[in-house]
Amino acid sequence: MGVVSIDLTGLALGTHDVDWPDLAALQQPTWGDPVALAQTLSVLASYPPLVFAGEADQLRERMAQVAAGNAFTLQGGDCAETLSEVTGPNIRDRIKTILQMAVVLTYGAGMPIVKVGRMAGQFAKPRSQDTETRDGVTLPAYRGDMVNGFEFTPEARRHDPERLLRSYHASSATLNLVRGFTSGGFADLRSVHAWNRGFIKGPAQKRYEQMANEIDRAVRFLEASGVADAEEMRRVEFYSAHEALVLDYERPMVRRDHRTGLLYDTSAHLLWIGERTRDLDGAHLDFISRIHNPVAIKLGPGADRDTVLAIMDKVDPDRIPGRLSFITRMGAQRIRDVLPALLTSLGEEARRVSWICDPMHGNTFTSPGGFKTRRFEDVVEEVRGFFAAHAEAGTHPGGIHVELTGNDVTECVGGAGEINLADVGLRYETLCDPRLNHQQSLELAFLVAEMLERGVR
Ligand SMILES: O=C[C@H](O)[C@H](O)COP(=O)(O)O
Ligand SMILES: C=C(OP(=O)(O)O)C(=O)O
Ligand SMILES: [Mn+2]
Repeated sequence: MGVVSIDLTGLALGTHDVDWPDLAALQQPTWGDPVALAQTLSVLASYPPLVFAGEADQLRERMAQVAAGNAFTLQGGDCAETLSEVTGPNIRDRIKTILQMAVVLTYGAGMPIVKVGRMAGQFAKPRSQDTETRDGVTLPAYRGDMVNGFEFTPEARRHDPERLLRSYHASSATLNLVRGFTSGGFADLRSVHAWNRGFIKGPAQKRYEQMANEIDRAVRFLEASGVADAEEMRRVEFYSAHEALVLDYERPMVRRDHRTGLLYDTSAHLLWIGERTRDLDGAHLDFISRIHNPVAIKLGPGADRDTVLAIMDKVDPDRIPGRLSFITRMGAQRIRDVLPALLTSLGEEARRVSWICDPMHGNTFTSPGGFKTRRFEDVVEEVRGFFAAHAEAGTHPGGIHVELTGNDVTECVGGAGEINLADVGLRYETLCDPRLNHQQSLELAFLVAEMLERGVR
């Protein structure tokens, strides 16, 4: 499809026309009406970019520090954002959770933390099954609010291209508030205590309060000494990311950067390709290899050396620092067997990318009550296995990528809140995968900070 784009800024983004090759694209919607689709795509292509190419470049520089072992990235957010949950309190509490986790990690590890939200575009899901059957009725599976509705009716489950535009607007509203929070004083390091307000007071929150007291004292000392830069403390860098899954959303958002002539997907700073759509000759890897954002590829336990090298050659042939990350999601049971061997087999090549641990997607199971869930202890065990694997291979454990919410849901089992299997249904709000709640997220941050500080063998 040719991309019609308008030079809206006069500065950075201009017109171009990309002929996307006709390659197999897995997990795509089947929109019914080609005329409605064509209209939608051209509207999307005419909209302003959601991010500026220069911001994506800055994230690439930050990720280069991650790859070099000088920084750590924290990536988190919903499995599936939904249009109805794009509200001020939800966004605020997710941001607060990520800021709190980042402070815990920075303080514990003494390393810059590159903060990335799985948000402002995470509206589409790959599914294992095309359909869902309930009480003998079979309908198309829910594929995320960008594609269809969760309600189990033929009308809701129809793939509707209008949803592409609604997802754009919801992403725009989300990013707007995130930018407000992160540059308008809300994320000021002198507000560490305020980020903890409004959450239940479990053990992790209490531990956080103590740490916030220490940070307060340190900040007051720096201010009194005249060495703290008040402006620097006021703002934090925060980036957006989502899975580049629905190509009818991502392609129209591609614009050419006038500064360099290069293409960027302006729907997010960082885009990743999931485990199910990373086939070497498919449309998704082709897409991601053409854009200049920092990108990531998920790797399950079956990924071997040749596949990883082929992905590197296709997506990052020039080995540009910060360009490519691999997000491993091996499962707590497999990671210690699989990851050290993979890293070692890659030799020096393993040092040219960042390695990020997704301890969620290899550890999902169904509870007796029929809820998709995960055990907090498996999540922690996978992160431990990740650190141990990198210690063994002599590579840098570069970050974690987690599904979380600031809300006090009961979707994952365990943690200090002692959510047990029978409790999972009490407050189960995700429309796809189970997320860590606020307490579990903070608890994980404290454990990872210790791993960063002391190492894991
Ligand atoms: O987030 C990802 C899910 O694991 C993926 O969409 C698959 O889920 P399913 O097995 O319920 O379809
Ligand atoms: C679908 C996801 O992950 P994966 O591609 O690793 O299964 C996800 O991140 O929600
Ligand atoms: Mn998920």
